[in-house]
Amino acid sequence: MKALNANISTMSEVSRSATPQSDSPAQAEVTPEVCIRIANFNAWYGSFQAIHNLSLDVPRNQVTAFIGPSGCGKSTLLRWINRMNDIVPSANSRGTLMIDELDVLAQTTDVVNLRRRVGMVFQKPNPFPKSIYDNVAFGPKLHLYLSRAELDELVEWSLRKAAVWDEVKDRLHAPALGLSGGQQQRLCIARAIAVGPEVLLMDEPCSALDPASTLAIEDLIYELREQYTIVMVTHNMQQASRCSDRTAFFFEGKLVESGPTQDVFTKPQEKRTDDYVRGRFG
Ligand SMILES: Nc1ncnc2c1ncn2[C@@H]1O[C@H](COP(=O)(O)OP(=O)(O)OP(=O)(O)O)[C@@H](O)[C@H]1O
Repeated sequence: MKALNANISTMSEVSRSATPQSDSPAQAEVTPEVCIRIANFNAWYGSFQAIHNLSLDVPRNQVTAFIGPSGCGKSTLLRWINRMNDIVPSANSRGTLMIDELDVLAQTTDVVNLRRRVGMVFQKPNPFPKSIYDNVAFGPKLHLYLSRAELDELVEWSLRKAAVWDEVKDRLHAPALGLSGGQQQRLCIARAIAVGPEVLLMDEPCSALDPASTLAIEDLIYELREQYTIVMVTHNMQQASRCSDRTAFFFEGKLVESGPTQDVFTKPQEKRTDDYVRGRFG
């Protein structure tokens, strides 16, 4: 537990010095440290090419939003970052996809270890049919050798981090499926961070939630970026502008442009981006 938290705080300190804190000219020149490097990346389902020669650097400890019309390849790219597409028999890819020094696509990459480093939160909250406590303890029990007291501490730490502790602390052994949708999604975030990932992938994490729960998750996403690199797929332009630092706009399997969210929304370089963020299509 201590080692886990020590790693997390070290990562956070490294990133704070690397991440621009304002738009002032002096600080705007600081180049954020790259966490995920994607270069000349192509992906297929059978003979259908879903992603074409895509290159993108995802900075550490920032929220990067993937936006674009339905079918443009956002989820496909997201799911290659932790090799979720391995379970799709027709899925194939070629190119470079690195998380720090780890070659994600290499045959020799240990996928279990990769998924520990790269957690995922899905569109619909998907807690296990177990207790709240057991949902969060599940991953640590598999990956970490902790005493009962350490496990209790980690479960509490994760639930606090995911901003759901106060709501569940008196019913930790109640079924997770008895929670509201918004609470379930925060529980899923707690479950994802309990194993100490560096990266969190979120595939439309608020699309099944009511407006109040959506705002709670957006606040949480914005806070979590201090410790995690977050990549989020969203169809909600307001959400992208509210809680992402950078935005990448995809169209028909290609990256049209990416940059600071404010720039992509207020002074996009490409007409297609402008049309999309203004709701003219998609
Ligand atoms: N398992 C699959 N088998 C075959 N084709 C697929 C599969 N998953 C996705 N595709 C196709 O790949 C393309 C990209 O899909 P993807 O889900 O990545 O798009 P998306 O931008 O995330 O869309 P949405 O916003 O609707 O979720 C689409 O044409 C889709 O039909």
